[in-house]
Amino acid sequence: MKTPVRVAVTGAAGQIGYSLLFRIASGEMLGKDQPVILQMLELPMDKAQAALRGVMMELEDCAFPLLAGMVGTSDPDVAFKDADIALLVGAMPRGPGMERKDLLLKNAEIFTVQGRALNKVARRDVKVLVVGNPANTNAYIAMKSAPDLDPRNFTAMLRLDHNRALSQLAAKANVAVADIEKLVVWGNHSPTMYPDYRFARVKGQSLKDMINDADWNANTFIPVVGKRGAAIIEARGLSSAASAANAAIDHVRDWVLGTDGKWVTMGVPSDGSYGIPKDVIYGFPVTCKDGRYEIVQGLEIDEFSRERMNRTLAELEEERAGVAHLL
Ligand SMILES: NC(=O)c1ccc[n+]([C@@H]2O[C@H](COP(=O)([O-])OP(=O)(O)OC[C@H]3O[C@@H](n4cnc5c(N)ncnc54)[C@H](O)[C@@H]3O)[C@@H](O)[C@H]2O)c1
Ligand SMILES: O=C(O)C[C@H](O)C(=O)O
Repeated sequence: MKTPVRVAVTGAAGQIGYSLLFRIASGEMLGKDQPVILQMLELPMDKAQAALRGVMMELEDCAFPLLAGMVGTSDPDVAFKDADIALLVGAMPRGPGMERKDLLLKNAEIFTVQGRALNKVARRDVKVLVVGNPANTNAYIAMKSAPDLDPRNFTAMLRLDHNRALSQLAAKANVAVADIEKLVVWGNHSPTMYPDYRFARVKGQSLKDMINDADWNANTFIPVVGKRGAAIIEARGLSSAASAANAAIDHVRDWVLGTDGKWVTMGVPSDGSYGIPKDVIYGFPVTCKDGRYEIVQGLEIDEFSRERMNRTLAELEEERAGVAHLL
C-alpha cells in the first residue's frame, strides 16, 4: 500500500467541492492505487461548517477504499498542514452580468491568508492549483504570500478553457476530442484568453488546415470559448461546477502523473517565455513529467497571436496592479 497523499481542498462544501471530493476519494485524480487524506477547509460560519459535516458524512457513506482519512476545519493552518496538494477552490463565484475580475477585491484576501498558511505549514513541494476566480491573479497573490515556497508550486486553472476549446474544435472538424493534440490557451482565465489551434494536429494532420476558416476562428471560436463561463451562468443561474471539478482533476492528475509528451494548458508563473514578464501567471502550453511541468518552447507567434497574447497580458497586469497594495 502506498503512503497516503494529503490533499487540501478549500470551499469544500461549495458546488465545485461537491463534484470534486468524491472523485478524488475514488482515485480519479491520483490513481486507483493511491490512498488519499482529504483536508477540507470551509468558512467558520455555522451554516458552512454544518454543510461540510454533511459532505464528510456522505464521503464516509461511500466507503471509498482509498480514503485513508479526513479532516474538516475552518483553520487554514490545519487544512494545509503537510499538504502535498492544495486545491484552492473556496471563493465567491460571479453571478449574471459580472466579469471574473469584479471578484478580485472580494476574493483577494482569501489568497493572502491561504498563501501565508501554505508557506507556514504545507510540504515544501506542495502542488497548488487555484480555481477560485479570478484564478490567475489569485494564484499570483498566493504565490507572493508564500515567499519560502518555490513559485513553480503555484498554478491557476486554465484546463477548463482548454477542455472547452477541445470540444468546440472536435465538433467543428468532426473529429474525436481524444485525437486532438497540441492545443494552447494563452493568458488569463477571462474573456481575453486566446485559445490557439495553429499547432494542433489530428492523427498527424494540421487541424488548422482541416478547419481552414479564419473568420470562424476570430468571430466564433475564440469568443465562444472565452465567454463559455458566462453562457453557463446565464443558462444555469450558477457558475460551472462539474466541468470545473473535472478540469481540476485533469490538471492535477497530469501534473502529478505526467502527460507522456502531450501538451496541456496550465496557468503558471512566467519564466519570461514568449515575452511574458516573469512571474505573471499566464496560460502556457506545458508538458509534465516526474511531477514537474515544462513550458513548450519555440512556437512561432504571428502578428494576430501576438496581439491577442498582449491583450490578455495587459488585463493580467491591470489585475496585478489592482492588488499590489495587498502584497
Ligand atoms: N478557474 C475556473 O475555471 C473556475 C471554474 C468554475 C468556478 N470557478 C470559481 O471557483 C470558485 C468556487 O465556485 P463554486 O461554484 O464552488 O462556489 P460556491 O459558492 O458554491 O462554493 C464556494 C465555497 O467556498 C467557501 N469559502 C468561501 N471563502 C472561503 C474561505 N476563505 N475559506 C474556505 N472556504 C471558503 C464558501 O463557504 C462556499 O462553500 C468561484 O470563485 C468560481 O468563480 C473557477
Ligand atoms: O465563469 C465563471 O465565472 C466560472 C468559471 O470561471 C467558468 O469559466 O465557468
